[in-house]
Amino acid sequence: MSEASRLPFSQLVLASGNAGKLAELQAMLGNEVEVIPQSRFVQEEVEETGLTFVENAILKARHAARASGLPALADDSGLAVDALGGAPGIYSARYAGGGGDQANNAKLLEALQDVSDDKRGARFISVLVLMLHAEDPTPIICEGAWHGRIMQEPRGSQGFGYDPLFWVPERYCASAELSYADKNRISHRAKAMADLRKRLGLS
Ligand SMILES: O=c1nc[nH]c2c1ncn2[C@H]1C[C@H](O)[C@@H](COP(=O)(O)OP(=O)(O)OP(=O)(O)O)O1
Ligand SMILES: [Mg+2]
Repeated sequence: MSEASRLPFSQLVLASGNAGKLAELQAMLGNEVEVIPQSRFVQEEVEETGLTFVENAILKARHAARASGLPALADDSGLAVDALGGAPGIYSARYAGGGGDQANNAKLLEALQDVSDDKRGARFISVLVLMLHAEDPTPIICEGAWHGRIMQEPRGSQGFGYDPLFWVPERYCASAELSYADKNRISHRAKAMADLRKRLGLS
């Protein structure tokens, strides 16, 4: 019996408008299920009004499930920096007020300009939420964290978001210097996905 046939669905909508995330999630799930980006059903993104990653991931998954009539998987993620009391956290995508990844990275470097290397600890968080339909009262919620450090300047060109500033101690390089496959083995998102696969009986 193939692994895919153990899932209670054969198609899954990815509730994200972030191309980097979509590619990573597709790579992690593509063998098990047909993965469809939510843009095929809806252009508007839901407002992320939650105060936690969990709440925002549920809002996103519900929105995509409602628009598509299919099960939906959402990721709400972000960077929590020790020296900033966990900021930008759930506000990571909006840190520089909607100016995108480059503006966010520039603002982060500025916020940490007087902070020494030993105090630049940070972690990426990913919360994955799977909802079988928009009214699903028992969403599956999985979380992964990835510990590292914020560098003094950007390095690398892979990945997205804060990857150029995130030092990966287990590889001795920036996250944006990792191969795509390697990031997908060790990242916060990979850890959350490993948990989800277990919960779904996939591994
Ligand atoms: O692996 C990662 N490598 C680098 N940066 C990352 C990563 N994972 C999350 N991040 C950053 C990007 C963004 O600043 C925020 C996520 O915000 P978040 O709202 O979850 O995603 P998003 O708005 O980009 O797309 P969407 O909400 O449609 O899924 O954290
Ligand atoms: Mg977002």
